[in-house]
Amino acid sequence: MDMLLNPLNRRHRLRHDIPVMPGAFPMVGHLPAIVTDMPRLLRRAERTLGSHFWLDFGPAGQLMTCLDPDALALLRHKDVSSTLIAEIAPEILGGTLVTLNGSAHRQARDGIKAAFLPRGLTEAGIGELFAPVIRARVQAWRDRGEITILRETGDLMLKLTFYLMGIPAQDLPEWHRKYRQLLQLIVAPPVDLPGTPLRRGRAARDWIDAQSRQFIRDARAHSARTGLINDMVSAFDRSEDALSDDVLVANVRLLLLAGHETTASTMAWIVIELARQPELWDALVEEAQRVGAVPTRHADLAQCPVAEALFRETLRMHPASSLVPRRATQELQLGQRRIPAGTSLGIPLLHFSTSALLHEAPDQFRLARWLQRTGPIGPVDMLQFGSGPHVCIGYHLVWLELVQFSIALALTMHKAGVRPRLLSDAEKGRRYYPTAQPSMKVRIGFS
Ligand code: HEM
Repeated sequence: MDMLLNPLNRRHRLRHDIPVMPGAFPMVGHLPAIVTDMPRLLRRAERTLGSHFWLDFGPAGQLMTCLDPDALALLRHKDVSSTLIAEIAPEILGGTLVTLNGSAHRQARDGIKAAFLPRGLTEAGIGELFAPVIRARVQAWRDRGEITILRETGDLMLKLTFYLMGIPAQDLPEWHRKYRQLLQLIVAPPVDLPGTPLRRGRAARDWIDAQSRQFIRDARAHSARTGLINDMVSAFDRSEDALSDDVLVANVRLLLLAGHETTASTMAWIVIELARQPELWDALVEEAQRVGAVPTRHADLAQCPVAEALFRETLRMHPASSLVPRRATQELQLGQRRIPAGTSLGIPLLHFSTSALLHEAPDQFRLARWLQRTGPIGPVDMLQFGSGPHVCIGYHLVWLELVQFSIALALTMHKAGVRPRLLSDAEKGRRYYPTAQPSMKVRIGFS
């Protein structure tokens, strides 16, 4: 099938001397092709226009997209800001860490980052908290024998994220409902009337924020208790500059959003890859049997190199964050091009994740590239988590939960004498934006 581009828009145009990709539709621009076929769209643009071009993101406007690996350095550039993210999703991400810059960003990030480092996660007992939840879910899959994978991993990740926040089990159904309504804010038309997605989404956001405010109050009142929110609150209260609780509340909301679909998608791809590559499954089972139990602390992860390689290679082949938006605050030089101040930029992590300029045999799924490496993990190896001041706070958490998940899956299914099998086409219906994910319809059997 050809790409979803507008056949009536074929004119080649330049904007600031940089070519504009033809094929945009009125209102939605290139979004139909960006969402359903981003890798092919980027390749076509590179072939026909070169390494720098404009893509039209509909309501978010035109983003100058650059496929030269130099573009990765923009994530660390002092004259590049992330305020564009707040303009694209003001209702849901406005005021959160990911939209702040400079010292305001540093202060807000310093307040929560320690809780997400290996030590913070270990002290808060996150691995011990997650292991039984993951094991129970995987056992339920074994009993059912067949599942729709992304629906299941989405549900499991939401549960783990709520547990991480310390939400009591009896409140989970209500949080689930409010969270789904909150997500509607991403696509809600700007119609503020009773019953509209915008009105419902805002009400859900206010409900979630009010609950978070209560958690923060509780954490202060029982400061001897441990847990991630407690740790965040105490680090926040210790910081030198007084920050308002609004910053903390907005960032609790960001944590819910940032960790859910990204990790659920990666988890689903892990199962799909294990199902379609029997030798991967065999290697994982061998490791799981050797370690014998689901690891719970970061220090234990070194004993699971296959599961770690699986997490890294799956994310390299299927990066969940396909493109990060930025804005040039000053005029910039990017390769041979001058980029005027104020330009909106799109940094396509998805392209760099499988670029031949950065990886050997980029289209091949190879655990060996991780298992045989001798050097430490560098920025290019984890570019799927971004880079620079906004690099993902959840990196160590994702690493822990995906290794826990892989080992739990291998132990449970192997004990029952079954393995994962792909029951439908995993390539059909993939989405690439705003989060990249397999189709909701992909089914996995255990037999
Ligand atoms: C496979 C899973 C994940 C992927 C691929 C991923 C990817 C990313 C990327 C690319 C960024 C940088 C965004 C930018 O520069 O504009 C980011 C930022 C962030 N991520 Fe993740 N993420 C994942 C999971 C998580 C989890 C589990 C959490 C926490 C529960 C989390 C929390 C955050 C936060 C708070 C930021 C903003 C950091 C800042 O602006 O300083 N992420 N993530």
